[in-house]
Amino acid sequence: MAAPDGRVVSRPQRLGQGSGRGPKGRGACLHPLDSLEQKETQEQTPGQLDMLRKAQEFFQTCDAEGKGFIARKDMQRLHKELPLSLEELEDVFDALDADGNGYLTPEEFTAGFSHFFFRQNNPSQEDAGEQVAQRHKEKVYQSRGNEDLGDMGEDEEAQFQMLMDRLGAQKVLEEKIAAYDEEIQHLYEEMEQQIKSEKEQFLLKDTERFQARSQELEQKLLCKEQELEQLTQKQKRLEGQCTALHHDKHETKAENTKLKLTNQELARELERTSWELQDAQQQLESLQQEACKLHQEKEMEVYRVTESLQREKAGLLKQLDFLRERNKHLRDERDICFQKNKAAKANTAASRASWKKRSGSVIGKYVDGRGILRSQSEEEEEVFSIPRRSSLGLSGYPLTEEEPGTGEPGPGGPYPRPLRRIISIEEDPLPQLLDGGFEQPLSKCPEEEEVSDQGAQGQIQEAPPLKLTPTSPRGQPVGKEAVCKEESSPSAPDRLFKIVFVGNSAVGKTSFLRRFCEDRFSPGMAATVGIDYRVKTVNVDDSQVALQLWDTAGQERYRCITQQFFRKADGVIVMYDLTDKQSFLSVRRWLSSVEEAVGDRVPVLLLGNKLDNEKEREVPRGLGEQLAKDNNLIFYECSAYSGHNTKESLLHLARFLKEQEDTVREDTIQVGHPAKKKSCCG
Ligand SMILES: Nc1nc2c(ncn2[C@@H]2O[C@H](COP(=O)(O)OP(=O)(O)OP(=O)(O)O)[C@@H](O)[C@H]2O)c(=O)[nH]1
Ligand SMILES: [Ca+2]
Ligand SMILES: [Mg+2]
Repeated sequence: MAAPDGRVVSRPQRLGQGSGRGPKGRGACLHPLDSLEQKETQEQTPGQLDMLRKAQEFFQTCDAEGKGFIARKDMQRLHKELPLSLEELEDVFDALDADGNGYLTPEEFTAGFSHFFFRQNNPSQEDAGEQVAQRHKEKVYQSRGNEDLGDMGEDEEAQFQMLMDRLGAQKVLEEKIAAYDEEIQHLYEEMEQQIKSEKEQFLLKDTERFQARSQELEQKLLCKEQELEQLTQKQKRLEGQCTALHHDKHETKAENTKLKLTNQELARELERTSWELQDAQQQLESLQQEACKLHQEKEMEVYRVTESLQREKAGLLKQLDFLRERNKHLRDERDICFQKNKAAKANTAASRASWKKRSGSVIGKYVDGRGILRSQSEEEEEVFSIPRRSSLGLSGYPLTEEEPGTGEPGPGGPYPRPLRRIISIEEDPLPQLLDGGFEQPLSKCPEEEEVSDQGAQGQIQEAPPLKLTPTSPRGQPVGKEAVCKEESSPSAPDRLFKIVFVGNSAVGKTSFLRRFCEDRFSPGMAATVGIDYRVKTVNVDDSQVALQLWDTAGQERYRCITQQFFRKADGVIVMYDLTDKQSFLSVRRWLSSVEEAVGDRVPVLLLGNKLDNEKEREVPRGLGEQLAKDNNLIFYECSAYSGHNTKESLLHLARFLKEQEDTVREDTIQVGHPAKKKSCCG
């Protein structure tokens, strides 16, 4: 390769370029170089080496195509460059082609050169190519003079140079070298240019990259700055909020303190109020208990009063019986007197006149001019013109009782009219008894002794028939029916309920009560006049309940009296006769008059009586049930005649009343929970 200074060092690669193309191939090409090196290391002198190198360079000049060998043609091409004719060149070629195969290998070339060169130095060492060299010498060197040849031994290089010059190769070589140099220069320049441009490009790229990077960084910086700005604003805002919150906190703290104080105050107040409330509750409780006690006391008083009344009634009945007895006695006396007078009348007219003067007896005013006793019934007829016979109950003693069916006045004598009065459910019937102490044992009252003996048995204490049976041949006086003794019940009743009995006339109210109280049925009862009552103690769930049963008159004219009794009633019984459609139709009217008086606060028991008389039934059971359901009533079908459902129905009502009262009591104890009316038919 040519160094920048223009010196040709070596071109070994050129030797290999023609591998495979020459007759000996690659091995033939490399061999000269190897041998050259071997020679260099073995015996070659520097001058010889230099010459070899130059020979090689010359070889390469000839082998322009780099085939690794020189053909005859290649040699002929040198004709233009070398000052040799074609023939001369042919001769040189032939001389060098030692094996005569038409190709000059580098070895042959170099060897030929060496031979030529060294033969000149040592003429004794002539070989087979001597002729060729000789010819060549003659033709080439003869023209240059013999003096030049003598110098070769002294300076090999100079000799070679001379040879080359003679051959004209020097010029070619120089030209080649110059061309190489130029080429190299050119390459250098190109390279430099390239390096420069690359450098520039690199710089440009670098600058661009740098610029892009810096722009990017600037962008980022801007972003960061904006972010920072935002953050700063945010911080400012937060600081502001913080300040506000701080301020708020202070305010809240102050408020909190105030609220705490208020809270404490309120707590104290609450405590005080709760204490007051507790006090009030205690007071209320005690008041309620007191009220309850008062209520019970009142009830018991009412019961006692009723009881006393009953006793009085019993006493009066006894008096009545006594009076009847006396009356009978008087009648007997009168009869005797009459008989006597009759006998005397037959004897003397004067004695007849004397009888007329004795007629003004105690019961005289009840005897009419014809000597017939005027019955109370007759008086009633005058007042009310009732078709049915009447009994008075407590509303008065009947002045007479008709014999059933006869319609004639009974033998019972006239009774004192002052006994006749109507007792209100509200009035105090016997204040004198209360004043005088009704606690007085009944045994002290001779007429009541037997009454007090009556004992009650079982759940419902039945009143056995009075020992002091009425003397009236017309059966029991109505007043007596009301005597239903509960005095000697095992324990005093816990509570008392007033029950008012209503319904059309003749539905069987009185009969029902009689069945209930006495377990008896008397056909052909007299219609009730005004009002009557009975007291019966029944056992309801282990407590004694006294029932004050008010028997009202169903007849239209007593309605106004009946109405007054509803107000104090705890319960009402509405009765219809299931064999009488009209009595059922009147039930609604009875219900509305009850509601008119007391609203819906009292429970009502609806009774369909005369169930025993199924043949004549006019009111189907379903109708009664429906009516009861519609009006929230307790409903029973019963029979005073057979006693069916008499006790059951009244016990149902009594239990209901008791439970209702219990609920009311419980509710009143629990403040703020008003009592509700219970459903009856549940
Ligand atoms: N078959 C039958 N007859 C009865 C029954 N209950 C009452 N009676 C008869 O019906 C009639 C009227 O009976 P009372 O008990 O006087 O009727 P009341 O409802 O009291 O009538 P007033 O007092 O006028 O309102 C009497 O003749 C009784 O014998 C019963 O259950 N069955
Ligand atoms: Ca050859
Ligand atoms: Mg009656």
